[in-house]
Amino acid sequence: MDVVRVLRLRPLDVLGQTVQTDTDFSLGVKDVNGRKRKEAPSAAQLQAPAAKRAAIAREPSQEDATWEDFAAQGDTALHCLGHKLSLKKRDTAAAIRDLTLAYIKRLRALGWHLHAQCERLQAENRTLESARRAESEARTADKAALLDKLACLSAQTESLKESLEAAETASNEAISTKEALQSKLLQAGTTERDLRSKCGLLEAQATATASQLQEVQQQVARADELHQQATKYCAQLQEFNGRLQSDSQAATERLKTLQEERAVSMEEAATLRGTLSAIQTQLAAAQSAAEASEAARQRSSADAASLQAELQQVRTERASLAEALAAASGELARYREATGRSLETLEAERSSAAALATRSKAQAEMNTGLADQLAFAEEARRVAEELAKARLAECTALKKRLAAAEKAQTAAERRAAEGELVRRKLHNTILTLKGNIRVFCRVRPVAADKMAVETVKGGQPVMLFPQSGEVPDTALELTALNGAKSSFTFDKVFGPAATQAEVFEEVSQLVQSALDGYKVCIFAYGQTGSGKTFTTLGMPGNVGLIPRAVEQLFTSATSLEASQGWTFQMKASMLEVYNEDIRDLLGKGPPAGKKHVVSHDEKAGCTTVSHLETVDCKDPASVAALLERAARQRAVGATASNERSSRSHMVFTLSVRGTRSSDGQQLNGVLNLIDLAGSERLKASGASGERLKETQAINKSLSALGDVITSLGNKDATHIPYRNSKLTWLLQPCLGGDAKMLMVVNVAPLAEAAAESLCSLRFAAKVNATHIGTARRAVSYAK
Ligand SMILES: Nc1ncnc2c1ncn2[C@@H]1O[C@H](COP(=O)(O)OP(=O)(O)OP(=O)(O)O)[C@@H](O)[C@H]1O
Repeated sequence: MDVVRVLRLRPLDVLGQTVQTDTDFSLGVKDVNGRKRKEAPSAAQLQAPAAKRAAIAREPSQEDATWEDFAAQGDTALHCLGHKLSLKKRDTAAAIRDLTLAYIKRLRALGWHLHAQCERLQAENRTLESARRAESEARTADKAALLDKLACLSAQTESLKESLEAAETASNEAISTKEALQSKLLQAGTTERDLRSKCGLLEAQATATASQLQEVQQQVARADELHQQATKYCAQLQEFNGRLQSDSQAATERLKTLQEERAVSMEEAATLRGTLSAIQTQLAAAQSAAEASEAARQRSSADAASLQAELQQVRTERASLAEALAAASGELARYREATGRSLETLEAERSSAAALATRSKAQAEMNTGLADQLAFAEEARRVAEELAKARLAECTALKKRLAAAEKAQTAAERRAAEGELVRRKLHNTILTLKGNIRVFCRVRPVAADKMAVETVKGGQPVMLFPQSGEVPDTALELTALNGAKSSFTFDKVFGPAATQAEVFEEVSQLVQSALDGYKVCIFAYGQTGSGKTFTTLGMPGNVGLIPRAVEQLFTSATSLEASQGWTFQMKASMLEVYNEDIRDLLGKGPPAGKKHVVSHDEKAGCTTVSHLETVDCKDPASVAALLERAARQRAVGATASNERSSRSHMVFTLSVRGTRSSDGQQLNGVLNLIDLAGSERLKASGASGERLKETQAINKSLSALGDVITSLGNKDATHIPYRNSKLTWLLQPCLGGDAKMLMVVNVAPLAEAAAESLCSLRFAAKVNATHIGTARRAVSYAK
């Protein structure tokens, strides 16, 4: 009776990423002897509607326990991941299955939980990022608008200030002009008043002078009258004097006559003495009258002279008065003229003052307007400043929010990274559970531009890629020429359209393990022309696994050197195993008559091939140069009838030695990438002679490889037949429990290649069914 242990992990669609391919858990069947064999998928599995299966793969059902249920029981992610199944020999299969299923449920719940967390974090991250971007854009726009507004307001304020200053200057000038004019006006008013008072005085003077003049004229008239009277009097006096003189002369003559007569009269004097005395008395009276007349004449003359002098004086006075009058009149005229001019100036100044007053008023109004505008501008500036302050505060708040968002983003990223770490651990745990051998299948296109697979009789495609309900891209169905169908499930199936990058993405984690101190072996298996060399080496512009792996290792090493103080040393060697002989693809090979000998130092954990060239590699370019060198060497070894790439196994080895200075930790990883020789069967190859020998050697080494892998999966095996071929002997340390292995089985979707493809797929399925123990890192510490 067979005791059947069924261990199938449903794909943990935990993070919606490519882990599904690694999470498939193949069916392991053990018979009573404990030997494991592959169980074919059940009919129900294959017939389950694809949609339903896909739905199962995507999300948990309601019956499934959630991680919160486990967490409520005190379970933690790390505890869950680090949990080891404690299976006891006496455990029944059902118990083991229940235990395993329970653990798988926990893992699945953890996976969903992490997936949900990751999605939430990513969504949060996206929201935060978009919010941050929107805020940053809004902030930038606001800032720009504010700056524009501020610049505009500043310009306005500046122009307003300038116009205000100009207006103020103009206003000040106007005010000073006005003040000057006002003072001039005041002066002019004072002058006018002075002039008016002077005019009044002059007019009064003129009036007084005129009245004086009139008086003088009257006096002159009187004096003229007096003069005329005096002249008349003088004339009368002169007439009287003349008469007196004629009287005197007549008197003298008379005297004479009288004297004569006196004589006569003396005679008669005597007689006449009496007469004489009378006459003398008369004469004395006449003489006193004459004297009185003379005195009167003299007085009249003196009067006339004084009148004359007075007249002269009056005349002089009148002349001086006339002069004074003329001067006063001239002055008056001048004053009048000046007053007239002043009045004109006054008028002009009055009108200019009025104009200035109007201008000043307008200016004042303008000033008021400008002041209003300035006040408005000031207010606007204040508002703008307040707005700017508010915006600044908003900016600061936004910055804070941005910083918080960035912090949250960093935290989210960190959590995502932690999640990724957990996912990787989970992934590694699953790999550990599954064992360290994985199998990928790659179907090449019919031609570079033809992705459709060929069909066999009845139009049935040679290969179909059913989307399994468990994990997509893991199933392959091959239809042989006779219509027989065979189904296979691998860790990953790449269709004809899969790119080199997509294939490498699945392999990259395994490659990374070499840097972590693991021994890694990647085989490309398949019949001639199935795409092994394309997968491992690729072609210029579309490189394969080796160049991509080297690039990744160097990039990661550089990052670890920079961040964690590691130093890495990488050495590469390339050889081919042809007809069970090793040939160095980089060096000259062993001396004549000698062969390359493989030896293993189990203590040191290293393998050496005698006379093999090992090259220090500093960068991916140096490895690319090595690959070119190897390709040239391989071409030299090829002949028209013997294509070496098909007939030999090519082994590329990159040893990675890492040292951490801080604690002296050393890691010794190895990455082997092997392009195996074509796997076609001897019978099908129809080879003979040398080709038959080659084919036999290839088949021997390939079957030895299969045997080693099968033995490794057999816990009860006491011997692993490494020595059965050069290839397995060479790769011994990299095969088995300590190492991580990947086999990429290459198949061509051609109808004529269906039989060979079936063989390759069966070989790969056998490898896939093998469970190899946990890989170990080669870690040591410097003494
Ligand atoms: N995935 C692919 N996409 C495009 N072309 C491919 C792919 N796989 C293989 N080819 C092409 O198919 C041809 C055969 O491929 P390749 O030489 O890699 O096969 P092989 O298995 O290495 O053969 P051999 O055993 O003779 O070395 C080549 O021209 C290669 O470019």
